[in-house]
Amino acid sequence: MGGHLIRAVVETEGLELTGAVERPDHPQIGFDAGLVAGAGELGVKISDDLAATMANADVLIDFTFPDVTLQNLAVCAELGKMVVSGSTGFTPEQRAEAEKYAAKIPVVLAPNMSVGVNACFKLLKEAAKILGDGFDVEVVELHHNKKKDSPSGTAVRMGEVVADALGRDYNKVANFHREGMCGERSKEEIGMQTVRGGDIVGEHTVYFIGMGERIEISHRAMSRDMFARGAARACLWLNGKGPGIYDMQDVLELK
Ligand SMILES: NC(=O)C1=CN([C@@H]2O[C@H](COP(=O)(O)OP(=O)(O)OC[C@H]3O[C@@H](n4cnc5c(N)ncnc54)[C@H](OP(=O)(O)O)[C@@H]3O)[C@@H](O)[C@H]2O)C=CC1
Ligand SMILES: O=C(O)C1=N[C@H](C(=O)O)C[C@H](O)C1
Repeated sequence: MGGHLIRAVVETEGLELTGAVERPDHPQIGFDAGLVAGAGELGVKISDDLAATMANADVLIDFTFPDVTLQNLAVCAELGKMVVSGSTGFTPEQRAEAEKYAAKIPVVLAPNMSVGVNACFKLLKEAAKILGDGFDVEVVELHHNKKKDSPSGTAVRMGEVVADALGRDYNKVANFHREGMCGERSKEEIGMQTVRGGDIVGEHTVYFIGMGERIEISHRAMSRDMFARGAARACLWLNGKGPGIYDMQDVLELK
């Protein structure tokens, strides 16, 4: 996502790229971030020092992994800088730690920055409320073969939205695995299925399966650019906000 984010920042009026950070010992440290991202030379060198980089910045955009995001949040909380993070795969404990940092600084933390997926979250809530307990719910997501977390953060959020709307606890009803003589499907469970392969950007479908009919709410991402544009939009939205943890639902005023 790094390259997409750099290009989105450069293309967004009101934003300026002041730095770019990679992990220590990354071979591209010291390279021009714009050249690496295919955005033309920007005179911004890739650094391995987040604190020094943030000295000239108002907001960090972080698309990494939960343990790295928590380290980045610690640095930004210390410096009083805002954060937009799209990282996924947080455990409940890691999420609680992120919220602790967000008590000091404004943070947007969202598993999916696309307008379409955020609209789907609302549609799913409505669908679940209308359909109630008479429909079996299954969530299926497809992603590229480089993705490290499963199920995707978006699929987890979809499962949570539906479980909440049905008065169920996602952590109790999510079923990630069926194999062998595992018995009939329970009425409450929400199946969470994952497909990985090739260059699939990201696809999510929630099935509401009833007797004699089926509803499918699907989203297909066709490019990673729109995730980056969503992150850029979140940066602009954060300006002037107080400390706290926000979501794309806040940014898009969908709450
Ligand atoms: N919210 C949303 O809309 C979206 C969220 N995502 C999420 O964003 C995250 C990243 O995805 P993606 O870009 O595909 O993954 P990648 O593995 O391609 O990118 C992660 C990057 O973080 C770098 N990194 C690792 N450690 C550090 C560190 N200490 N400091 C700085 N950089 C570091 C990695 O470097 P290296 O490879 O050299 O280790 C890598 O370049 C995932 O959690 C994914 O699920 C993705 C798309 C959309
Ligand atoms: O890793 C990805 O690629 C994506 N991750 C996010 C997730 O886990 O939900 C969002 C998007 O689907 C792409």
